[in-house]
Amino acid sequence: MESASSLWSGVNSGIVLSLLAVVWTMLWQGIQGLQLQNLFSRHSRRLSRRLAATLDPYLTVTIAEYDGGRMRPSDAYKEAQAYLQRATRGAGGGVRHLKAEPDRDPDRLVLSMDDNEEVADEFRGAAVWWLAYTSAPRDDGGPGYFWGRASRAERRFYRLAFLERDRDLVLGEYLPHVRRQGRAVMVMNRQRKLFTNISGGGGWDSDGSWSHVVFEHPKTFATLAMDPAKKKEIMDDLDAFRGAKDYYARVGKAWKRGYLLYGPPGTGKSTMIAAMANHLDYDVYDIELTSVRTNTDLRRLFIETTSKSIIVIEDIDCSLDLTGKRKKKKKKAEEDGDGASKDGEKKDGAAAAAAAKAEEKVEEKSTSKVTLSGVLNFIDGLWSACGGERIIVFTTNHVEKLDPALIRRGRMDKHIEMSYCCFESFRFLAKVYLDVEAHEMFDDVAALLREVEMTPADVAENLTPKGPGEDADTCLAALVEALQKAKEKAMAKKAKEEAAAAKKKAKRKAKEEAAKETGGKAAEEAKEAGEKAVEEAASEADDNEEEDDDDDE
Ligand SMILES: Nc1ncnc2c1ncn2[C@@H]1O[C@H](COP(=O)(O)OP(=O)(O)OP(=O)(O)O)[C@@H](O)[C@H]1O
Ligand SMILES: [Mg+2]
Repeated sequence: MESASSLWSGVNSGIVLSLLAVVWTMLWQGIQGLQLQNLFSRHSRRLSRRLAATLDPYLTVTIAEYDGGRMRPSDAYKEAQAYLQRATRGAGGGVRHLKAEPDRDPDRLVLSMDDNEEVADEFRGAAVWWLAYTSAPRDDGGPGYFWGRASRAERRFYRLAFLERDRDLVLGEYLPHVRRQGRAVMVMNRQRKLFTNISGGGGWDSDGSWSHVVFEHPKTFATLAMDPAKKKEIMDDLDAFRGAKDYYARVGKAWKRGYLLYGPPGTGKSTMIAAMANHLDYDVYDIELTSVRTNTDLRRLFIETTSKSIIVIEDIDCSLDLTGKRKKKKKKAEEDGDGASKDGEKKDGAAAAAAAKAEEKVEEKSTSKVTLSGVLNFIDGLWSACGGERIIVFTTNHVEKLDPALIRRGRMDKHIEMSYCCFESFRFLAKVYLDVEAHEMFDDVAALLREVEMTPADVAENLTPKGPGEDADTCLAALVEALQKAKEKAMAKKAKEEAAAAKKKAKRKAKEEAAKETGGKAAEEAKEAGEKAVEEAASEADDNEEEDDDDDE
């Protein structure tokens, strides 16, 4: 038989349960009402979620910016971030604290929720809540710490909360929907970026990583002067690379291609990189090798690059002591007192500029421990395959100085020489800069360009109107004058060189003659001495003979 107390407790629990059911129904309706009518503020929504959670437990999914041991931001995080940018549009989706980044449209900003902000979303009748938060950097010295950003920087997360009863809908359909939508937003908002591994402070980057600005270089192949056939070949090569994902997979090669651009300063190597990036619509990662401390840092930088990008190392010969062998060579060249300055007139300016560049970097270089093998690994080691769809470009003024291992095909697949301005390039520049296709001065320019070498940079500078009174006539006249001056300078230098050579020759001849003369005199003296000796010997012999005759007698 049940005791009174147990009966009472049974009645009690029945009442409590009924009450709870009523309260729950009221609360739930209230919560739904609150959400539907969106009457309450962010705080009331948070409260309603917490109340709902006590009665119908909610589940959470956390998306970390760097998950597990990964070295790159997770795609899911970036997609969620982009999706939430959309969710915070308009009035900010009820979010009070927003982060703003520049938009494609210069008048607008892309808004996203700030840390510790919460935004509610709704998917086919299911209510979900997103929370953004950051955790302090982990300084545990573990492998993650060694590898980079993931542990050394603040760790950012999104947490998605939803009711247990919506579990299948959220996990099976809502999250894939978020990723798809996020990707679409990313494509829509995409601004190409120019990354650098140099921090704003100018020293070692704080976390040895990339910082970026929006890539806005206006140069395209349409405004790049070079041999049209060569230009077409490069553009076709780039197009073929972009569409060759399956080919690279089929032949088992990493989806990357190396370009070596070489030529004197001012022939358009950097300009070509900008044109390539604009043609392919890729980001650019400009690596300043002298700011990379070790091979490990170089590898990490590489891993943090994204696909659809051009990775650039400018002036590779100045940035790196490629081998011990090269170092010795350089030293020997210095000892011998020779070098680029011996290269004659046409390379004079180029050599001086390149030497200045090299000198600038000498100080920094001594602090960098990046080696040739580090760079080779970076280009085609195991890690180079991660990410895919990347172009690596090296530029140099002195291709002959580079270690053959660095530029062999497979590493630098395409070698492109950027050269002095020919008449075709000049005509192209005249059209671009002055909108002139034919002019009476073209013949003069053509004749002069056959005799002197001028870089496209110098030609372009002369063709740029400097003031309101300047037009095609004045610019072309300025170019002809500059070419004539260059020609005179070249002729003066040639005459000087010829005079020096003639002087040297005359000196050598005089020396030879002097030597001959000295040799001849010595021979004569020797001859005379010889003759004298013979005479003396003969007279002695005669004396002896006479003496013998006397004795016989
Ligand atoms: N082939 C070209 N077509 C059009 N403009 C050019 C060309 N080459 C050079 N220029 C112009 O000259 C300037 C300098 O060129 P750029 O910086 O590309 O030379 P570079 O070869 O990279 O020189 P360096 O070896 O010193 O880095 C650019 O501003 C560009 O506008
Ligand atoms: Mg350059």
